[in-house]
Formats: sequence, structure tokens, C-alpha cells
Amino acid sequence: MTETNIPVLTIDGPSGSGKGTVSRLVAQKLGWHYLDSGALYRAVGVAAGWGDIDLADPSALVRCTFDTAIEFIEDPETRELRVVVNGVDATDELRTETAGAAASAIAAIPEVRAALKDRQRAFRRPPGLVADGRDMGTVIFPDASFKVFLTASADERAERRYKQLKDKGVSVTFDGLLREILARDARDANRAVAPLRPADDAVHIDTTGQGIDEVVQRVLAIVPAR
Ligand SMILES: Nc1ncnc2c1ncn2[C@@H]1O[C@H](COP(=O)(O)OP(=O)(O)OP(=O)(O)O)[C@@H](O)[C@H]1O
Ligand SMILES: Nc1ccn([C@H]2C[C@H](O)[C@@H](COP(=O)(O)O)O2)c(=O)n1
Repeated sequence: MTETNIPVLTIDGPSGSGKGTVSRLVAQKLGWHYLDSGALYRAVGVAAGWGDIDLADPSALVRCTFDTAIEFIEDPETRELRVVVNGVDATDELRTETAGAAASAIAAIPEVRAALKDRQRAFRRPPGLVADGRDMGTVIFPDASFKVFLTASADERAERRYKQLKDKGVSVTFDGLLREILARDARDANRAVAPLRPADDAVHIDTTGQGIDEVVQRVLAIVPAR
């Protein structure tokens, strides 16, 4: 099988639209590999923080991107994906809003995006790949067989994040989260390179008011039975 014959399902969308949750479940159902591309940007942002690298210094960030070892390890019992950065399990740190904001800032640097391209494409292995992010269908896998763009209202995305963080015991306010989500949407959608936008051939799914299982079924319906 040549690389371009390996099927890819891309799931792009804004923060809190449910990309990660839905992509993982769909990949499990299909028995395909899974790429959480946002985790790569988050890992570089976190590694830059550990190394006191200035987020406004593009050449230092590019070096950091090449130097950062990132491994995804599935917990065999919970099936949760752990992310190990330079040998340290950084899963929890990666999920913070601080790490999300740092990732969004460095993701606007074209050289950082270019440095992560091959790493992302290397996830394309038989029998198939589900890839989630902002530019999976537009830039990284433009030839993907199936493309989805997930959305939900900003209020609902903030509410989901609020519940997620409250359940973890993190002290947050709904208004603060809504502000962060809107700021990240604006930065991701307005940057010059690979902005957050649906591919022309993506199927749009508005998940507002829809449960996770319903969304998973809608996405699976796009991929023919194999
Ligand atoms: N359809 C849905 N209905 C209700 N809650 C959902 C739905 N989809 C996802 N969630 C919940 O919303 C939260 C955010 O989901 P998730 O992390 O998958 O979003 P995301 O788009 O990957 O966000 P980010 O880009 O910030 O990583 C999680 O707690 C998840 O369980
Ligand atoms: N393909 C991608 C994936 C992520 N980013 C940037 C922009 C996001 O705000 C940030 C964190 O991503 P998340 O984990 O929330 O999906 O990383 C990107 O530019 N392109």
C-alpha cells in the first residue's frame, strides 16, 4: 500500500468543539491510528517554557521544535492517551489553558508549522488514520478521503470546558473560559499561515445540543463500512 492509498479522516474545528473526544472514539471504532496534532503544538509550547525560551523568538522556537521528543503512549487499561515530552509525562500540563494559549501563539509562526509537518504525516500508517487539529484537511492531509469540520456555539464550548475543568477540581469561571475560547478562535482563524478554516470538501457538523455518541455516529456515517 503506498502512503497516499492509506485512508485518512481529518477532523478540524475550534477549541472545545469535541474534535479530540470524537476523533479518539472514531479511531477506536475503525481500528485506525490517531493523531492529536494540537498535542504536538502544546508539547513544543510546554518544552519552550521549561527551557525559558522566549515565545517571541522564532529561531529558538524552531530549534526547540526539532529538539523536542514527543511520544504518545496509550494506557492499556483506560485507553487514555498519555503524552511524554522529553521523557516526562506532561499529559496534565498539556491540557491547561496556559498550554493551549502558548500552543496557539507558537502555531502562528510559519517555521514552527513547517518543522512539524513531517512528524504529523508520519502518523499515516495502515490501516488508516484519524487526524484532529486546525489544518488537517487543508494543509497536512489535503488528499484525505474523508474530511469533517466540527463546530459548536462558543457558549456551549465554554460550558463543556467549564464542566471538564470543574470535574477535575480546577477553579475557573465560565466568563473567563468564554473569553479564552474566543481569543484562541480569533488567533487561530486570523493567522496568515494555515488558519483554522474548513476544507472546501469538508462535511460540516454543528454539535451544539448533540451528545458525544450522536456526533460519533454522524462522523462514522461518512466513512463507508470496510
Ligand atoms: N458533543 C459533545 N457534547 C457534550 N460534551 C462534549 C461533546 N464533545 C466533547 N465534549 C466534552 O467537551 C470537552 C472538550 O472536548 P474536546 O477536548 O474533545 O474538544 P477539542 O475540540 O478537542 O478541544 P481542544 O481543541 O481545546 O483540544 C470534553 O470534556 C468533552 O468530553
Ligand atoms: N493542526 C493544528 C493543531 C493545533 N494548532 C494550535 C492552535 C490551537 O489553539 C493549539 C492547541 O490545539 P488543541 O490541542 O486545542 O487542538 O495548537 C494548530 O495551529 N494547528
